Parts: sequence; C-alpha cells; structure tokens
Amino acid sequence: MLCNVRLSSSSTRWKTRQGKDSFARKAKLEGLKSRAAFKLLEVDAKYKIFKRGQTVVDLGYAPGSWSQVAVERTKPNGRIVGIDIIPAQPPKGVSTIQGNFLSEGVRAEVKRFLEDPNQGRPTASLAAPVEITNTATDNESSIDESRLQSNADSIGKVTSSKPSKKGQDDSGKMVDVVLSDMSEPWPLETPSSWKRSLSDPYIRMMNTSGINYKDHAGSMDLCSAALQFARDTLKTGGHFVCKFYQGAEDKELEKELRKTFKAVHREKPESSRSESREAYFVAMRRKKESTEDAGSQDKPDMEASKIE
Ligand SMILES: C[S@@+](CC[C@H](N)C(=O)[O-])C[C@H]1O[C@@H](n2cnc3c(N)ncnc32)[C@H](O)[C@@H]1O
Repeated sequence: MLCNVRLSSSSTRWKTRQGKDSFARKAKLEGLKSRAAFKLLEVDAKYKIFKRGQTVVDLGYAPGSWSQVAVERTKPNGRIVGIDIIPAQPPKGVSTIQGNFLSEGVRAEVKRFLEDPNQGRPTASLAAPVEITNTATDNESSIDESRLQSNADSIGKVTSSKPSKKGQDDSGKMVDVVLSDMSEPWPLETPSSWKRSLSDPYIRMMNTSGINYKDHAGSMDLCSAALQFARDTLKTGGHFVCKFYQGAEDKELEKELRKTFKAVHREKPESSRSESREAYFVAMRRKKESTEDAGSQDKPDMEASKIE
C-alpha cells in the first residue's frame, strides 16, 4: 500500500517536472522516446563515438532513445542491439533481448547473438531487427530458448545465420560501441507494463532509491557488469559510455577503465538533471587486449535462476 502511495506521488512529481522540462518537450517534438537522447547526443557531439556501419550494444535501452540515436548515427547498415530487463517496444531498426544483464546467462545470450556480424543488421533490401523476449516472470535471469529460436525463425528477418569473420577484429571481437544507461526507469518513460513486474525483478536489481550510497552501490554493480562485457566484446579502438551514480567507488571504476581504454572522461551532460548524482564515463579507444582484461568467465548458464 505504502509503496503505491509513494509511486503515485513520485509519478505526479515526475509528470509536473517533465511538463516544465525543455529537453522532455524537445524529445516529444522530435519523435524521440525520451529526453535521455540528449545526453548521448551531447556526448557524441563532443567525442564523436559513432560511425556508419558500427555494431552498437545498448544496455538498459528502454524506452529506446539512445538506440534511436545510435540507429541514426550508424546508418546505413549499422546494427543496434538493445538489452533491458523490462519489456518495451523496440525502436525501429533495433534488435532487442529482454533479460537481466546481471545474469551470466543473459550476458552469454547477448554474446551468442552478436557472434554472427550479420545478425540483426539491415541490408539494402531488408531491415532486420530481431526481438527476443524473455517471458520469465520470477526468473529474470533465464531465457526461454525455444521461444528465442521460434522468435528468430518466425520474425525471419535475420539476414544470415552463418557466422562469418567479417566485422571482427584480430581477437575475434565484434562490437564497436558499448553503451550503458542502466538504472531504474523513470515512471511513465516506459510502457506501463514494467510496473506490473515491479514486485519481482526490481527487488535485487539497481533501483534508484534516493539513498545515495545505495544508488551508488547498485550503479557500481551494473557498471562492473557492463565493463566486463565491454572487455569481452569490444574491438580494439572501440568505445564505452557508461552511466554511474557518483560515490566512493567511482574512482576505482575509473582506474579499471584506464586499464582498458586509452582515454577516460567524466561527463555530466547539460541535459542530465543537476540534482541527480548521475554522471557518465566516456571511455575512448579500447587498447589492444592485454592479459589484464582478457575474457570473463561468462558462460551460457541457462539453468542459473538467481539474480546475482
Ligand atoms: C534510464 S533508463 C534507460 C533510458 C534509455 N537510455 C533511453 O534512452 O531510452 C534505464 C534502463 O535500465 C534498465 N535496467 C536497469 N537494470 C537493469 C538490468 N539489471 N538489466 C537490464 N536492464 C536494466 C531499466 O529497466 C531501464 O529501462
């Protein structure tokens, strides 16, 4: 009960704030799914992270404005893969996987999807987004493989299922840019359906609570998972943009980033609300892989049902 009261009053506050927010109004006018698009646009204007034809992975993509920016900036022929724990309508041209990114099984599934550089990539004659939905309710870290297969089959827009070496670097990496904007969605930014799953997946995952140390700790978990994934999949020269909530451990994260990337910048975009402790690491040009950041132990783990 208490929870509902808190949700509805914060949702009213949110609506009032959005009404006054020029970035939110602009996003609506420009057909963007949320004001968050402007944060990435600012980052891209400064650091030029996107190029045509890239493979971009968007962690915590919903409702999808970062993916919209990535589609636009990598066309023609870019491929964008979005992952989110909540169900959402994927933006045009984006392949999506629903699942909890803190789960090894989900991370392994994303890597499997990426292995074929053509999977999810539009061709001249055919746009090929693929939507893979994890229907699990209690168990957010499992993926329904049969549904996954039948989804891919029935959508039938995958250009090729044959893995090819094209699009990979010397060490077999296939991703040009990893984005992570993972954190709790603002109310109403996503379809109302996410609220229905509130009681389950959000218990152990990152929830912005307004309690700084808690938000910071949750954010560090999400950033670590995103960084390990970036280390496992980013080509030499690839970029990583990662939201974090500022706090005691972010220096440690920055140190880790410096091991893997040639340049690491902290950014607080103008469109990021000043009262929020969120900020972004923009990590540029992945170094040639060293033993320090060699592959993680992520393995397909479809049985594992615990959210880590
Ligand atoms: C601020 S929103 C992202 C907004 C998005 N960048 C956009 O432009 O529309 C954060 C997203 O992270 C997702 N998220 C949080 N924790 C997650 C997790 N453990 N696994 C997958 N997605 C997660 C939330 O469901 C939410 O949709």
